[in-house]
Amino acid sequence: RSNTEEEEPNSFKMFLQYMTRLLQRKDTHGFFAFPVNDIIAPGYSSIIQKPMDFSTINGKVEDEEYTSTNEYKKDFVLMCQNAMIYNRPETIYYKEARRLLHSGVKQLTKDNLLLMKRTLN
Ligand SMILES: COc1ccc(OC)c(-c2cc(C(C)=O)n3cccnc23)c1
Repeated sequence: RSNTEEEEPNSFKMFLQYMTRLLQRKDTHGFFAFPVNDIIAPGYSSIIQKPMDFSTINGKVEDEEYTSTNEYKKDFVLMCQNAMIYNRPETIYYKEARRLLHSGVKQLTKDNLLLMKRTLN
């Protein structure tokens, strides 16, 4: 690592925090901000094996559980895909998930990541 862990957060962590802020801004209704529960979504926990949401992603960034952008990207895609599995296509949740997925994956493409990394360093 270039800087010691104690003094400053490492640049990869800062990069992921920045990416998450950009992605989370797209979730204008906040439908992906916190875990979905069985009260608002009946039967959710028996249909979705691996739930994911932005608060969980932020927690994993904080605890440095992501060692690559690919691992991070997988959780983002999982979060969107869960919503497209549980919710019917005509629902706002499905539509928001599809929109979030398409714009988020574009943002997480290799060249954009490289660009982002360069501008952050
Ligand atoms: C209507 O207000 C809210 C508030 C928070 C939500 O999830 C954190 C949701 C929500 C988010 C979802 C998802 C993401 O599938 N969902 C599915 C069915 C019913 N509600 C939801 C809705």
